[in-house]
Amino acid sequence: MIIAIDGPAASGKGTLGRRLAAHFGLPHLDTGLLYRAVAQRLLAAGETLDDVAAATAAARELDLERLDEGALRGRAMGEAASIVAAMPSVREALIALQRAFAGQPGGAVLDGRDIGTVICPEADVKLFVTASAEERARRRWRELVARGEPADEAAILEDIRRRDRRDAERPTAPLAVAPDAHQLDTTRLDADGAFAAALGIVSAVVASRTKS
Ligand SMILES: Nc1ncnc2c1ncn2[C@@H]1O[C@H](COP(=O)(O)OP(=O)(O)OP(=O)(O)O)[C@@H](O)[C@H]1O
Ligand SMILES: Nc1ccn([C@@H]2O[C@H](COP(=O)(O)O)[C@@H](O)[C@H]2O)c(=O)n1
Repeated sequence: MIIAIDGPAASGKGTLGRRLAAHFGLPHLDTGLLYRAVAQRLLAAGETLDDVAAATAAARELDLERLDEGALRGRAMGEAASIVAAMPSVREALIALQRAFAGQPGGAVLDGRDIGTVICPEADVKLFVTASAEERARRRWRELVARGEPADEAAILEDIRRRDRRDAERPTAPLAVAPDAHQLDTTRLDADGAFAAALGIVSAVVASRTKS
């Protein structure tokens, strides 16, 4: 079974992806890490984020086994990732890797912005997870504070709005709801409530397939 989860920044895609993957015994890929890793490689090599050739070369060299999630998290890398993610050749270079992950025997859970629309249009279940921008900023602020990092909620909200705009307005693989996606607004749900709602959707799809 392939579960595709898309949605805007800090909507809880990764949290749901991890929990659904654990529940169904599937591997999980947070595809945002790929774009973050491309941006990190560019910056580490002293390149600028608008260098399409260098970004594409970095994307072609990515190795899923060598992604260091700890080093890729953080506000600055999210912003940088959204710049390289708007480059069609970078996206193209990352398609095969994501599809190979999704094609593992038994399936997988992938979360990102274009999983249900571009990477796995044939996914068994598609979730589009949202929450208000204010709630998402609050969640990210809480996360940073819990990690002992300095955080300004207003600046985080501004970042989130800018990143959402860039992701939704780019011409290639923009953040968009697939026509057959189930939308889940988690603004008023805690993490357990969001997981229960998502599990309900996935379980209903699985049950309907088993019957037919
Ligand atoms: N329903 C929820 N209620 C409250 N907090 C939540 C909920 N879901 C996730 N969180 C928390 O919100 C933060 C963002 O969640 P998460 O990292 O899963 O979002 P994301 O959509 O994967 O983010 P990104 O776009 O950066 O990859 C995390 O600190 C997570 O623990
Ligand atoms: N499938 C995807 C996943 C991510 N992006 C871009 O990467 C940025 C960082 O992603 P996070 O999920 O880690 O926040 C994001 O803002 C997108 O620009 C993407 O384009 N497609």
